[in-house]
Amino acid sequence: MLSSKFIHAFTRQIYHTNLITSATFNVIKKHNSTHTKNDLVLVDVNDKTGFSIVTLNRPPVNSLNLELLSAFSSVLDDLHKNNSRGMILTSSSSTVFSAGLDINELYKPDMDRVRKFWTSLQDCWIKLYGSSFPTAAAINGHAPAGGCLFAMCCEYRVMLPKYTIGLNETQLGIVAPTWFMATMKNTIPLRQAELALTLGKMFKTDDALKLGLIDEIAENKEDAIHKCEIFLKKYQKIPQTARALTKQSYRKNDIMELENNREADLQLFFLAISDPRVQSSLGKYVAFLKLKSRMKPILEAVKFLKGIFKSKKKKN
Ligand SMILES: CCCCCCCCCC/C=C/CC(=O)SCCNC(=O)CCNC(=O)[C@H](O)C(C)(C)COP(=O)(O)OP(=O)(O)OC[C@H]1O[C@@H](n2cnc3c(N)ncnc32)[C@H](O)[C@@H]1OP(=O)(O)O
Repeated sequence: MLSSKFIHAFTRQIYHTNLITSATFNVIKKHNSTHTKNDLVLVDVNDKTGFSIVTLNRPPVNSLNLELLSAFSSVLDDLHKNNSRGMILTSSSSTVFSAGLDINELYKPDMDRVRKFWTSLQDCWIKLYGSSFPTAAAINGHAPAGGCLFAMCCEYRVMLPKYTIGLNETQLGIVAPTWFMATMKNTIPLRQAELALTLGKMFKTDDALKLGLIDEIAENKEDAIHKCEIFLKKYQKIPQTARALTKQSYRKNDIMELENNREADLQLFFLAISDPRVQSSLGKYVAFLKLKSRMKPILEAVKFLKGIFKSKKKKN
């Protein structure tokens, strides 16, 4: 049974949004696209379908820092207020959907900033996972951890070949919050979710499809967006309120669990990142990522030389 508080909150959310015509909506209508502060999140509305393509745009890897999360949170508010017909979430990078949380926010954090950061992440999750409008993710690159989380919040996922997706937190020596886990449990079978979470497993596109972590594979970004549009169009024949309430009822327990325990979740997060062992793991990970990035030209040169040797061998 749905609690009356829940019904009231969500029906208010759904019915009232139909009546709102905000200033932002006018901007969207007029220019067909809006950019947030610093262009960290780009929004383009397709005139014909009414679907919004929301592009995470924080080079090089869309790591989720406070500013990107705040921008995304306000975009989600705008879509909600404007009674969006559907959202497609994607990335401006050609190889990374999102690298997840910006490790620099977690490593040796400023406590004031990290409070805002975690609260913003909670906001984004509540708004995206519980959105009244339908959502799909065009995963046009790697999607580790927080990147996977945002993709899983969407109702449909289309991914490009040869990338990886998963909640890899345990590999970093950290524990995924319970609401990250709940999102995965809502996406793939329970036992597979437990294995994936404890192993911190990253799945290649093909394996993610077999597991049900994604729904389709696309040839390229345009194809992925097209496939997401086909998915969203299916809802055009379904009464909007019935669809939204069904989605929100389905996800209600997970959302209420966080809504009712936001401060406790924040305190748990503080406790976790204050642990010297967690800080040590994060420090090593930051150093590893930096080293890997610096080694890239050398690794590419080695790959190139290997290619030359191989083709010479074939000729001989
Ligand atoms: C019971 C409940 C307890 C609750 C306790 C709570 C505890 C806290 C929970 C915290 C949850 C965290 C979830 C997360 O999202 S953590 C982030 C995990 N992300 C990753 O592991 C991804 C790391 N990145 C990569 O694997 C790769 O970068 C990539 C995404 C596959 C892309 O590879 P590519 O080769 O294209 O790019 P580079 O690796 O060369 O990276 C380019 C530059 O970007 C920097 N970088 C990469 N990822 C991040 C990141 N996540 N944050 C910050 N910076 C990142 C990298 O260092 C390079 O920078 P440089 O060129 O300046 O060195």
